[in-house]
Amino acid sequence: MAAEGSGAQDPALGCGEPPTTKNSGSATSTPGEMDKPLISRRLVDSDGSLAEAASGAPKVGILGTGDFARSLATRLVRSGFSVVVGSRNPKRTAGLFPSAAQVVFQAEAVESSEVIFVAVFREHYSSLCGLSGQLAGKILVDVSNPTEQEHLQLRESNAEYLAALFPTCTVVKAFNVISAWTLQAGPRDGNRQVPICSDQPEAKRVVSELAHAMGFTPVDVGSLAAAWEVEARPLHLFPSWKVPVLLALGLFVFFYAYNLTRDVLQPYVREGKSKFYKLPLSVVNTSLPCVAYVLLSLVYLPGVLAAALQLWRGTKYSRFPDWLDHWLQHRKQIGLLSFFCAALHALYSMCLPLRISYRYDLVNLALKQVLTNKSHLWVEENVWRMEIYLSLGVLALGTLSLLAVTSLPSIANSLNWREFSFVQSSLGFVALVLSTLHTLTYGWTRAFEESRYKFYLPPTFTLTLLVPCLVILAKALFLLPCVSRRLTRIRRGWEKDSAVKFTLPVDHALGQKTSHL
Ligand SMILES: Cc1cc2nc3c(=O)[nH]c(=O)nc-3n(C[C@H](O)[C@H](O)[C@H](O)COP(=O)(O)OP(=O)(O)OC[C@H]3O[C@@H](n4cnc5c(N)ncnc54)[C@H](O)[C@@H]3O)c2cc1C
Ligand SMILES: NC(=O)C1=CN([C@@H]2O[C@H](COP(=O)(O)OP(=O)(O)OC[C@H]3O[C@@H](n4cnc5c(N)ncnc54)[C@H](OP(=O)(O)O)[C@@H]3O)[C@@H](O)[C@H]2O)C=CC1
Ligand code: HEM
Ligand SMILES: [Cu+2]
Ligand SMILES: [Fe+3]
Repeated sequence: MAAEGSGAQDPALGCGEPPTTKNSGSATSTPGEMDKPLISRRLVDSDGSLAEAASGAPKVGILGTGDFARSLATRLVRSGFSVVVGSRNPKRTAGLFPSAAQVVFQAEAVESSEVIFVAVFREHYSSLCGLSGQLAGKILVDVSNPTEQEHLQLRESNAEYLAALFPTCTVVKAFNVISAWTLQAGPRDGNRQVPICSDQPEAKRVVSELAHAMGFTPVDVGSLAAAWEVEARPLHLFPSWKVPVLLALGLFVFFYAYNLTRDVLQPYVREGKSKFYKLPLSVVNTSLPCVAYVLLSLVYLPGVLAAALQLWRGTKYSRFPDWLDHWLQHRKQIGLLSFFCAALHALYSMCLPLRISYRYDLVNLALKQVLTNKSHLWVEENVWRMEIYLSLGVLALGTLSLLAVTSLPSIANSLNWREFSFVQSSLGFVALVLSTLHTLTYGWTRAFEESRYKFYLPPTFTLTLLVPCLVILAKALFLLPCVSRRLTRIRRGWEKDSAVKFTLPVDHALGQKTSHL
């Protein structure tokens, strides 16, 4: 396939194209076509069936007859367009499409429409090269999604590859974020966003109107160079949650293994007692609260580290190390996971007295009392301890719920910045203190009883107390007037050694200390 010396065409990349009268490179669209309204009369009959497309309806072409093409055709027909589908074998595939859509050979479909969706996988793009003559000057919509591997290996987006194959067409990247299923069902509300990019503003406008007519919200994301990023979007699975979720899982595995060793394996090995029934509920409910509690302290630890770093450096104008920056940005996710674990812990705790094993224990204890002729079992200290730690737990969870609720965008938007940071920063810290008191009162003096050290392992709650107590102590330290005054000044832009910022390296050593305050 030899290129015919037309200026913008790259013979190494393009399909090679028979000479046409149209300009290559620039998108050429007949003005008459563009002036037509894109949305035309209703094509859905009152009984919901699809009517024959009116002959004047704007025509949209689709190459490919797969799942995506089928759903797209259905949605387009329902939105009032006349659809021509191009197949390599129209006879075989025509039955799969709504009757209002025409299914013809590829060349014929391409001939009659100005906008053509390419619903074909990337590896088959080159098989469309035979159509490049008829496609010249038309708008090609690339809807494809690469696999994660392709995306990383190829570096060049599918849309740019298509544009290189068909230099005489205008390529628009769109709809790749919409699944065939969503297309078929139709967007439930007008919020479904479709990022659209292209080097040609006019083509972008046409495709945006199409998206709009189909009930989606088009979002202009720039030139075709943005296609790589647009193609990356459907590949991510909750990107900002990955590290926090792994952190929570890691903590859970650690605490579960720790509690398993202490509460189940130790009695089995030492006394031959089988306590494996504890695995599904009891051990989970000693692990979950520890995860919730440690995660909560990890939400407030980076703020403390940041403040310490600023105090030590004496300026706020140097960047935090990457790990701290990343940590600060993931506090919301870590906090919400903490809330999730705490809520589960509360529910599990409600279930503790529902267990049959608990009732057996009660009955056995009662029987023992009868046999030993004891009456009125009541340990005042235990009663108080439990009343207090449960109440503190409920208060802690209640405070955390406030944080969780204000993290919903609709609620966050109704608060001003000060209100939001009061809830997040101050109430969040109160929740941390309440959780600490809950854990301390639950633990009581048991940290100091030798019998609680199974396999020399200290009780779980003593482990979990380490980081949170450190955070609380550090926060208290920052409240000391001398420290807090200095921190406030630094946050207002004061620097310990302001000469660093304004003088050349030669003068650096001579820089005198000046205060801006
Ligand atoms: C359930 C839940 C939901 C959450 N949802 C969100 C959310 O939606 N969005 C979100 O961003 N985070 C959220 N978080 C995370 C967390 O609540 C916030 O990041 C919170 O602002 C952190 O508070 P901080 O005081 O540690 O940090 P910052 O407010 O960033 O402060 C950092 C440090 O600077 C100090 N400091 C701050 N301002 C000053 C000042 N003016 N003068 C002197 N010292 C100062 C603080 O004492 C602290 O030591 C959530 C957490 C939980 C548990
Ligand atoms: N399915 C989905 O949910 C989504 C799909 N997409 C994208 O849409 C495109 C199509 O996906 P999908 O419909 O699922 O895929 P399918 O495999 O179901 O369909 C691909 C179609 O391509 C046509 N085709 C044209 N030339 C060739 C060729 N040389 N070899 C093989 N097939 C060819 C075939 O139609 P015929 O035989 O009639 O010519 C075939 O039906 C892909 O790029 C995909 O990334 C994007 C978002 C979501
Ligand atoms: C309605 C709210 C809550 C209730 C009813 C509750 C109840 C309980 C109960 C019954 C225990 C003892 C578990 C056992 O016997 O094994 C416990 C322990 C604990 N709870 Fe809570 N709690 C609540 C909220 C919280 C919150 C918000 C946190 C922290 C974020 C928390 C952290 C802990 C910790 C760390 C332990 C010690 C676990 C151990 O080492 O065994 N709890 N809680
Ligand atoms: Cu991260
Ligand atoms: Fe990240």
